[in-house]
Amino acid sequence: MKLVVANNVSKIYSNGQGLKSASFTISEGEFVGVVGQSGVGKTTLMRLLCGAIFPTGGGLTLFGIDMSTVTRGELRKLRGRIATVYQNHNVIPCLDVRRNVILGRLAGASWYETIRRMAMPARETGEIREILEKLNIDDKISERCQELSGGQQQRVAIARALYSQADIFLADEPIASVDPTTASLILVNFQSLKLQGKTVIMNLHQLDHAIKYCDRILMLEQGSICFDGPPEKFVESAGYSRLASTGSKEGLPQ
Ligand SMILES: Nc1ncnc2c1ncn2[C@@H]1O[C@H](COP(=O)(O)OP(=O)(O)OP(=O)(O)O)[C@@H](O)[C@H]1O
Repeated sequence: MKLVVANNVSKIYSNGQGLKSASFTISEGEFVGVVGQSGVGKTTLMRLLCGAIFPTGGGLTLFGIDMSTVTRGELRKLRGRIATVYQNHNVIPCLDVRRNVILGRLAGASWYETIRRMAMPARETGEIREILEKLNIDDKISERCQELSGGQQQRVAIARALYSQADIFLADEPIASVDPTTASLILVNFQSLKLQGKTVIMNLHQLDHAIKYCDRILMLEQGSICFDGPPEKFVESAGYSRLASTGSKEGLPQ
C-alpha cells in the first residue's frame, strides 16, 4: 500500500527558499534515507510529511488523504499514525523520561485521557523500560529530561516514537548528537520497525549510515530530488560523488 504519494510537491517560504519540487511514492515497510547538503529542504520535506506544514504547490497524499483538502479531524487522526523525531528532540524538560515516552501514545488523545495516563505512569512502566533498555537509557527512566544530556534527550525522543503505535516514523537527523555506538543502536532499532512492516523515513547527514541501514535513498539537491534508488546504485551515482566530496562522507571506508 502506498502511504505517501508526492507529485511535484513544493513548499516555498516567503523568502523564496524551501522545497521546490519532489515526486516520489513510499510504501509500507520501506526504510528511506533522505540525504543532501545542508539547506536543500530535508527538514521541510519531513515537516510536510507529518502535516506540520502544507504544500504551496503540487500534490501530497498521506494515507490516501489529499493534504490540500485535509480536514481538522482527518489531520488529528493522521498525526496519530505518524511518529516524529525532530532535530531539537522536543521533549518536555520538566517531565520525567517515563512520562515523556507515554506522550508517544497520546497524539490526538483527549485532555482527560492525557491527565489519566500522566497520573498513573506505573501501569506502562514494563513496556517503556523494554524500549529504554534497547536504547541503553533505562537507568534514566525516573529522571527529568532537563537533567539529561542532549544525546540522552535524543534517545528519549526516539523511545517516545518507538512507543507510539504509528505506521510511519519520521526522523530528522536522529543520530546527530550521539556517539557512533549509540548511533548504530538507534539505527538498528529503526531497522527492526521496518521488519514489523512499519515505514521509516529518515534525514541523515552521514552517508555511511544511510548506505548501511536504509534500503532506499532519496537525495535532494537545490530543492529537488536528484536521486531515488537503492544504496548500491546510489554509491555509483554522480549525486553521491558530489555529496561525498563536500564532506558528508564521514566514516566511509577509504
Ligand atoms: N520557516 C522558514 N522560513 C523561511 N525559510 C525557511 C524556513 N525553514 C527553512 N527555510 C529555508 O528553506 C531551505 C530549506 O531548509 P531546510 O531546513 O528544509 O533544509 P535542510 O536540508 O533540512 O537543512 P539542514 O540539513 O541544515 O537541516 C533553506 O534555505 C532554509 O533557509
